[in-house]
Amino acid sequence: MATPEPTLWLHSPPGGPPPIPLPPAGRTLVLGRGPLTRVTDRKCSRNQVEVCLDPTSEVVMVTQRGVNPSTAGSTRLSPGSQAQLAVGETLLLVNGQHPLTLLRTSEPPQPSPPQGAPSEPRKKRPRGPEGWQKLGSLLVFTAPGVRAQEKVAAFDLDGTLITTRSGKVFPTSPEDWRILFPGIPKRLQELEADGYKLLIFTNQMGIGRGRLQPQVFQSKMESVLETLGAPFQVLVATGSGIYRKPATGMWDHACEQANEGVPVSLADSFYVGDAAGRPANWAPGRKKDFSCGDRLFALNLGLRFSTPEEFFLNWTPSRFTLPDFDPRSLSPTGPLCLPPAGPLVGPGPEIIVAVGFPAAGKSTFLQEHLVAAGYVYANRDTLGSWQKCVAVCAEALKAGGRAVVDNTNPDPASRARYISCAKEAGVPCRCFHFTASLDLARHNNRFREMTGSPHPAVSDMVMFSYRKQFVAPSLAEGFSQILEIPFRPRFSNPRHEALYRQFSEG
Ligand SMILES: Nc1ncnc2c1ncn2[C@@H]1O[C@H](COP(=O)(O)OP(=O)(O)OP(=O)(O)O)[C@@H](O)[C@H]1O
Repeated sequence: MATPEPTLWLHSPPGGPPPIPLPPAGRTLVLGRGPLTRVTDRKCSRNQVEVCLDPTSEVVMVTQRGVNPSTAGSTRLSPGSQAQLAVGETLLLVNGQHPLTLLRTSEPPQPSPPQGAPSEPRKKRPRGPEGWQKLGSLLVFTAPGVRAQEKVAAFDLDGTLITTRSGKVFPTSPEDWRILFPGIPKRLQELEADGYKLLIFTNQMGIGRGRLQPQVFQSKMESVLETLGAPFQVLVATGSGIYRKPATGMWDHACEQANEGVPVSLADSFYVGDAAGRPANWAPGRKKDFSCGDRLFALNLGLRFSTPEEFFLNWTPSRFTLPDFDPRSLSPTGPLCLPPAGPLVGPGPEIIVAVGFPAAGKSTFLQEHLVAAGYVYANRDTLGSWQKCVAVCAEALKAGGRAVVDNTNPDPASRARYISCAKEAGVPCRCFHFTASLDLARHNNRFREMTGSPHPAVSDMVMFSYRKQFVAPSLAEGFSQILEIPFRPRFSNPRHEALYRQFSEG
């Protein structure tokens, strides 16, 4: 017998309605208060959200129609707004409640027993496996005895629960650790007894870079947990994508995939970490925090945050500073270029040379404004060399067209090749200078990586080398005009905007 085609289902935790199948692509499913969802909450409209599988992109879009907020995955919606819902993600129908998780199966997922059913005990969504699980660049450890809870007590590991025995910044061996403060195990055990789920979120880039054997880290982690004497679930980001704090992928996984379908209350949960942006001498003789990553992780999530000293020793909150670059404050409004009169598209044949950091937004802008207007596109990453870029430009001019060169072109030497090419053809050469700062470009680079772009991530070394080589373009080089292009954030997808507006670097 042929296996039935996999179908998408919205699956609710135990006590909820039977699984709800999504209609075929292009057809809209209306969800809200009513028998289908068994939601009786008056805050939930009868037409709270519309869910539709896009026939071309195969993406499930959720549109909020009700007044009170729905949440698709990690995106909080507002009336009329939309977000994607990926397989494995949860739609919270209203006010963070009434979860429905999108699953793809060929059989309907097992329906949950009705609430209060007398014959069967209340079953939760199957518990995840105990022990270690590897999910791409995420490692998850679930200790025996970990239970799903609505409130979460979450901790960073190094510098928060443990420190080095040697007193060095980095451990000198797998045994080089001790519990940071003597009272920590007792406090954790009390939290567990008080109904908190205990979580650790730790960045361990060394694993992804091959400097730390996963097995060595795992066995150290298990020894630490044994000493702490409380059941923890541990999430480990071994690489640099969406899971690396301050990005919130580990939290999303813990709440949406690893809590047996029980929704987590942000308001009743908290996070403790030592990367808190405290300046030198925040307490007598204390060094400046190496980063602000833990505080930003909590800030991105809207979680209460404390440092280990504040939480375990009751010290008064210390001073701190957030990074200068704040993705929440980038303005989407303003002129496309400076001077505003441009023009972006020239009146006749020409070459336009881009200048700007990697990930400054050059390709996005040039594709939208110039390539769409008929400019031939030359890019070293795709063509392989600057000589080929020059050849593509010369060819375009020969055919009476115009060309745009999308490279970083940091110095006069890299730009001169195109200026001479234009001169030889007797046409002007203009420069578009993308003025995004180093911090903004690094943020875009992280964003590009987190949104699964095929563009390879750019290393910090490449970013710094651009900064070192950079010489501001000038008319004296032979340009007929230099336009500045300020970065204006724009999004077609609210989910991307929510991700973009989060701090991505500690
Ligand atoms: N106006 C914008 N608003 C929001 N995000 C943007 C905008 N422009 C670019 N981005 C995002 O920033 C990232 C980098 O953009 P893009 O690839 O266009 O930069 P680039 O300067 O061409 O990079 P490279 O030189 O490395 O090729 C991408 O993820 C892109 O989606």
